[in-house]
Amino acid sequence: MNKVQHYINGQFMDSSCGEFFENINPMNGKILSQVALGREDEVNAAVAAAKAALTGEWGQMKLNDRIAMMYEIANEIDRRFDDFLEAECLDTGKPYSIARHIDIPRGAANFKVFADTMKSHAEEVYKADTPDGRNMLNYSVRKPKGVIGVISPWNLPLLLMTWKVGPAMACGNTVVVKPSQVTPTTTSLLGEVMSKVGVPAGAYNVVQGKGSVTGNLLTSHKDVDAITFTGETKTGEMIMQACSHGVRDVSLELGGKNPAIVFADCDMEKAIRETTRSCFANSGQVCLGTERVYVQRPIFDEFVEKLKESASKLKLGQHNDESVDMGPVVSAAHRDKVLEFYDIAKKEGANIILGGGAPKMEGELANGFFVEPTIWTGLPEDATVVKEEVFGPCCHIAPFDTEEEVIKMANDTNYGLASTIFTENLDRAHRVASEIESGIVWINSWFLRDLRTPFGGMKGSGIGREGGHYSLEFYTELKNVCIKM
Ligand SMILES: O=C(O)C(=O)/C=C/C=C/O
Repeated sequence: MNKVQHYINGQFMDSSCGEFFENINPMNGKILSQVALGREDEVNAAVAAAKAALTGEWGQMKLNDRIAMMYEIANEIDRRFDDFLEAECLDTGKPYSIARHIDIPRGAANFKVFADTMKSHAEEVYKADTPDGRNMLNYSVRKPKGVIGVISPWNLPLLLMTWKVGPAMACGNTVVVKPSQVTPTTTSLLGEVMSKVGVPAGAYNVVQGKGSVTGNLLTSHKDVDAITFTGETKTGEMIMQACSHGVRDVSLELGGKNPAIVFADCDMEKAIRETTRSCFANSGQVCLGTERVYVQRPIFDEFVEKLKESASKLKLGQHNDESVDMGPVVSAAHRDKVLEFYDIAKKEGANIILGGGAPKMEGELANGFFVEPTIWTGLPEDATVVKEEVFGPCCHIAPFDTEEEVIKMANDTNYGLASTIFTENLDRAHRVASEIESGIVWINSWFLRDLRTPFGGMKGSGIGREGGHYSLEFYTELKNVCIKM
C-alpha cells in the first residue's frame, strides 16, 4: 500500500505516533494510500525546521541564487508533469482534461511568476527638504516575514498551494504546508522536487493531517509568523481568530456565491460556453465558479434551453479518459453535502431543468462520488441554493429586466469574490463591472488569469490580495529607512 508522508527538514517521515489515515479515490471509493497523521510532534518539528532555516543556508542565500532556485523548482515540476497529473487526478477525481491545462501548469507558473516579480520589483525612494535647509532621503526595503503557515484546499490542491508557497519562498520566507486531508499527495511530491533541486532543508515543510488537529496546531503555533489560507469562510474566521494571538498577519481567500449577469445584447454562444465552464468545470468545485445566473428577460428562455443543452453534453467518468469533462466530487462527505442542497432546492420548489441527483455510473465508477450537473429556475432570491455556497456543479437561473435591478440582486450576498458579465455593449460592461461588489470581474470570459493582477475577495470572501507585487505585500515586512543629508 502506498504511503504519503510528512516532509520535514528535508526528510520524508511517518508520524511519531505511528498513526495513518486513509486517502480515498473519489472515482471508486477505494483506498488510494495511507497518509501519516500529523500531530503536535510533527507540527513542532516542522515549525522548528522552518525557523532554523531562516538563519541557515536558506536565509543566507543570495537573492539571485534564490530566484534561480525558483526557476529550477518550476522546471522540475514540468519534468515530473505526468507524476503530478496522475497524483492530482487520483486525489481529487478531476479529469486529465482539466488538470493538464489548469492545475499542473500553474504549479510551475506560480514559482516562475514570483521569481520574475522579485527580479523586477522596484521600491519607492523619496527626497525631501528638511526644516534646517538640508535634505533627507527615504527608501523602503523588504524583509521576509519569517515562517509562513500555508493551509491549502482540496479543490485545486497543487495550484492553490503553490500560489502561496511560490511567492512566500521567492520572498525568502520558509513554509509549513498543511494540505487538505483528502488531497495530500502533490504536497509530498513537491517535497521530492525540493530535495531534487537542492532546496536547503527546512525551507519547505509539509505536515499531513486533519484540519481540526494539525491545522489548529499550526495556526496557533507561536513561532509561525503569518498564515495564508484558502477555503471556507467559517474556517477562515477561526483562523483569523487564532492569528490575533501574537498579532500575526493573515491572508484569506474564502468562499463565494458568484453571479453571472447575461444581458440581452450578449454574444449568446460565448455566454453559454463560458457559463458552462464557470458552473460545471471541476465539478463546480472552484471558488470562482458561478452558482447564480441572472439573464435579461428577452433571452431568458433561450438561455435556459441552451445552457441545459450544453450541460447535458458534459461527459462524466474516469480521470484518464481524455473525453471526460467532469469527474466525481472530492469526497463522499462533499457528495452528500451537494446532494443535500439538491434535495433542499427540490423541497423549496425549484424547477429542475437538468440533473438534481446522483447519476448511475457503470462498473467500479458506480461507487464513485458523482453528482449530476444541475440547473434550477423558479426559486426566490432568498432560497437556500441562491444564498448559500453549494460548491458543486449547479446553478440557479433567474430573469431580470433592468441594469439597476440586476446589480442589486448580484450584490445581495455576504460574499464578494468573482462575477462574470456578458454584453457586447462595452460602456455597459465597464459601468456594471464598477458597481459589482466582487474582487474579480470577468467580462465575456471566465477564469482568464494574469498572475500579476490583484486576486482576492471582499466581504465574506476574504482579506488581502494575491498576485504579482500584491503577494509581496503579504509575504514581506516593509521597512522605511530615512537618511539626513
Ligand atoms: O487562479 C488562481 O490564482 C486562483 O487562486 C484560483 C482559485 C480558485 C479557487 O477555487
